[in-house]
Amino acid sequence: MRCMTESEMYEVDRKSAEDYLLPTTVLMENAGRALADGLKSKLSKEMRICVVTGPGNNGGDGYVLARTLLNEGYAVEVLETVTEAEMSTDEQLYRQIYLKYQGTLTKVDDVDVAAYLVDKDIIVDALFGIGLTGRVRAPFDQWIETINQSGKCVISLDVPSGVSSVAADDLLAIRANHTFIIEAPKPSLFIEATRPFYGEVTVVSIGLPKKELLQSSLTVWQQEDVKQTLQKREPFSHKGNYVHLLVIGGSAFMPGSVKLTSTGAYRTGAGLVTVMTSEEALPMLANGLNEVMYQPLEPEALTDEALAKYDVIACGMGLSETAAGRALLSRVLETKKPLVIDASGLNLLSEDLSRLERRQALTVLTPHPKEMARLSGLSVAAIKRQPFRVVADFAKAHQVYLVLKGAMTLSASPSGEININTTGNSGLSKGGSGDLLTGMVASRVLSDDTPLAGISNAVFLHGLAADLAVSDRHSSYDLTATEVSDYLGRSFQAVLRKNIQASINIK
Ligand SMILES: NC(=O)C1=CN([C@@H]2O[C@H](COP(=O)(O)OP(=O)(O)OC[C@H]3O[C@@H](n4cnc5c(N)ncnc54)[C@H](O)[C@@H]3O)[C@@H](O)[C@H]2O)[C@H](O)CC1
Ligand SMILES: [K+]
Repeated sequence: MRCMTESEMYEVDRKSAEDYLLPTTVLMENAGRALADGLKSKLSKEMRICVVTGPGNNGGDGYVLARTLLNEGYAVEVLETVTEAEMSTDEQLYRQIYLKYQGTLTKVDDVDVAAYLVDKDIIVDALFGIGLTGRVRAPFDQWIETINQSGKCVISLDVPSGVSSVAADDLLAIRANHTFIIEAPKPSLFIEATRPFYGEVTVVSIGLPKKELLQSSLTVWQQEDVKQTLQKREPFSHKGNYVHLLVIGGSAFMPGSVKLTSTGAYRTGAGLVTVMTSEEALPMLANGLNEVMYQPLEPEALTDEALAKYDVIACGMGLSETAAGRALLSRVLETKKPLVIDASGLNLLSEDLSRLERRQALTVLTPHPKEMARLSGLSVAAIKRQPFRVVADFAKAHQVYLVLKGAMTLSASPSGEININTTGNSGLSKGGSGDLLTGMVASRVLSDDTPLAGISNAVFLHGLAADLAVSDRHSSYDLTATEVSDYLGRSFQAVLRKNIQASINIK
């Protein structure tokens, strides 16, 4: 499923009208009716429904929805916040049609809005859609506050009014119980500050041309995408058909990190895993990691000749941030091998990013927001405010694949394409889960349809393993990364055998 920015959505609208000859009023009729159909699952004929309309086409959707429900015998009325003259042209038309159907209209200026809402069961928010710019201005802000304080069930159309295109730290928006989204979710659904306003979500189609929707560079990566892009394992294959991964990292005090990375790699389909680690870490590792081969940690051993047998290097987990670690990372960056860098490797890399420009092979960086802050020079708050832009800009500027880890992990390609992940839970917010993911990413990045698909598959399966663990015998409190790795088998089974996601699974 695609995610679309507000401007991309307006572009599809424009093309639908100009190239496909679809009148905008038809789209609004489709939108209002699709939204009404979706909403009906929440309604009964006994409920009193109030649709609050604003000045734009979101309000127009509200009039179509109100008329559709009225015509089917629901107890619905409209509360309007602007005069007819202040409404968009299409909204005016549907307001008139609503009146022809003998719909009831109340103007905000004629009532005490809080008192008016007291006997309503459902409030439908059609105040603002994707056309809002900046913070909601007076007098609309007071009605948003009144609706939020009403304690009623609030359903938003397209987006909760107030979240669109707004800097997250200055937010006044409808807190919806449920949002019915038109055609494609917008980025605000996946941003920490705006996600809570949406409540539950359902995406409805209004008949926009699919071909145009597919032009968006943002994709919500789902089960069917994993199924379609995952490399097939052939019956006559042998370990040489799958990647040989070299894991470089682990120090005396952090031996477990490379253990998790290696396990993640094997459990995600790697053919062979070799670990290059410090001698002090070796005894702790060899115990219990039967499938892995070992090499001493020596930068001089990293010649192109010696590395020829490896397909991918994963570097940085548990690596000491000392002169030795620094020398090692520099050498690894100079190799011509595809490379996944995580943890301490990212901190050392931040000291001189120009080394990325000199790389001659694919590079994947897997930072969490704090590591991303070091890499980009931005604050964590600035990254969280506009994660899509930060990720796309960095991936393009440095020509890397970038995985910004979080509740909604974003994976970007060097061309700025972004896949959004929606699996996973707070049980992953613990030491070790990143190490596990790095091995998984390294194991898939060269194997699936495209590097971005491989990376996104690893992120999806990692989160799904955590979700399955929590729905089985764990909770997000007790779950450890080792247990997440134990659930990777179930995660693959679920993806390959069952249809686990009919729509989108958004926390
Ligand atoms: N393809 C689609 O997705 C379709 C969506 N539809 C619906 O149309 C809205 C977008 O409509 P638009 O008229 O462009 O914008 P809004 O309804 O959000 O209203 C804009 C309106 O608000 C005023 N305004 C802007 N910023 C502020 C502010 N900070 N404070 C107060 N007022 C503000 C501005 O002047 C405008 O008058 C979309 O979300 C869908 O619901 C179509 O129905 C079908 C196609
Ligand atoms: K709305």
